[in-house]
Amino acid sequence: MTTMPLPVALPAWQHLQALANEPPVPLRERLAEPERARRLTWSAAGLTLDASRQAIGTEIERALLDLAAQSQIAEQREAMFRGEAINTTEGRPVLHVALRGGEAGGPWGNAIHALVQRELDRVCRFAEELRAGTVRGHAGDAFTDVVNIGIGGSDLGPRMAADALAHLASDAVRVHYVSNPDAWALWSVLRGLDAKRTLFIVSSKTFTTQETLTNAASARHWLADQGVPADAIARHLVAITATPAKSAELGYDPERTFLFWDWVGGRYSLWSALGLPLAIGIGAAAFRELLAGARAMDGHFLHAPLQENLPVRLALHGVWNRNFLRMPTQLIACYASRLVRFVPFVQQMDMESNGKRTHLDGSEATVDTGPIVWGGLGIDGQHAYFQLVHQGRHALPVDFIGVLSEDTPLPLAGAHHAVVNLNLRAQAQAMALGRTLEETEAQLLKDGADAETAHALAPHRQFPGNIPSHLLWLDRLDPGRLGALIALYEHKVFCQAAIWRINAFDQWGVELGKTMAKAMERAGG
Ligand SMILES: O=P(O)(O)OC[C@H]1O[C@](O)(CO)[C@@H](O)[C@@H]1O
Repeated sequence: MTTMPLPVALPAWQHLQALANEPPVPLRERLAEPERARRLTWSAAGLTLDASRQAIGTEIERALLDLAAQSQIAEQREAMFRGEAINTTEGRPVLHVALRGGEAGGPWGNAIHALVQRELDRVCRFAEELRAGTVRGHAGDAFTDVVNIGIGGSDLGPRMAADALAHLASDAVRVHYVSNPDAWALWSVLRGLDAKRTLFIVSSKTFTTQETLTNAASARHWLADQGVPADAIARHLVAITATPAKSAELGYDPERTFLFWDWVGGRYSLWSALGLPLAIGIGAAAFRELLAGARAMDGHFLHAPLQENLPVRLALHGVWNRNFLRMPTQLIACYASRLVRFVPFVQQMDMESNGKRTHLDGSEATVDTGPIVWGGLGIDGQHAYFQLVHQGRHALPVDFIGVLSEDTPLPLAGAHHAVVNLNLRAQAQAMALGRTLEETEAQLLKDGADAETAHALAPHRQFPGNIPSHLLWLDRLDPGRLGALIALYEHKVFCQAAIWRINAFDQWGVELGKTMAKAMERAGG
């Protein structure tokens, strides 16, 4: 498949280019099409995607599906699930999908299944023992605090999921996350903790990451400083890594070392032992539900026809917006406050995967690749950067993510929920429809402005509209739906890389800065 033609050579790409050169149909017109919402809404694994506000009609849709077929998305997907070395620059398979639990018999084979199950069972057992207070510190105290030290993919996934599932968090054990090597980041967590009752998890695929090793060394000094005897420090440490020889060299007990493998990319590693801090926080059963939700999305991705395949549709609409409507960013607006860290997580997953400028065959990219992913909580965004979205001069698409049910035990939770989801719907509609100059002037007159004022103000208060969006609804914000949501974005990123003919699974772009920092350190700073 590395010999496949580049995207611009595909007939569907050229067809899409021709369609993009035609005068655009306003979203107002499109939204007036009968049955449009029904035709462009699909559900899977507790998630519903409403794509009716995308700037697509049936011809564009057909051409996008042709592009999916001509790009051999299905074949590339199967190659990934079979464990072929699709990460060609590192000569590795990409098998985070094998980590989602389930029965033997997956396309990656039973040997991998057995390896994964063994480690998953170890992780779950350890998490439960720690929660039950049977894993103890050197002086026999149950642990009350766990500090995960890791950065990038060794931090963002479990931290994001811990927030999203905060309603399940243990009262007995608090889990903290420290990524930044600035001293304050670690100190601001440690200053409230009792060393006798604190366990550090050092999460690093490579165990060479300077930031993580700096924090880990500092944590060990803190333990010693707080009176933990030198020969007992290892009882307060856990390592999670794909390079156990390195962690062992640094004194981490192999019994307290949890493994993942080089065929799991850091930003795709939440499903592996790297999920231990999350499993401690929410419990092993909920962690397994998260895996099951991702597995349900994998099944959908593998078997649903491309036309109604959620990851494929998200990817195709993204390609239309990025490559043909020339929109360089992707805004994600989450309307459930527990999804507060979802955007930073997707930002790494998408931008570190698809922020590439070289095709698989080594030639320079001939098409725009991964977008700039940004955003945050939608309601807060409305009072901050949505001004630019509505009236600024950047054309950009939006993914609105909402939750259909509310289970917060607050007397007025239902009223909160209504406000939140009403705003989500109103924003999507306002962005799609906009408001013309004439409508604005008429509205101002209706509101009592005199003719001169209405005429003067209307240009400032009109909205161009035609901002394409997805509405993505989770039935509930529970571990299963969260797992499905994450897997959906993972597979979307995969499909886009498949179309752009780039490798989503290396990250050479982060190397040069690291090398230079090391060289500067050697040269004395
Ligand atoms: O888990 P590690 O090896 O410490 O790496 C942390 C992060 O650093 C990166 O390599 C980027 O520098 C990410 O890909 C990774 O998630």
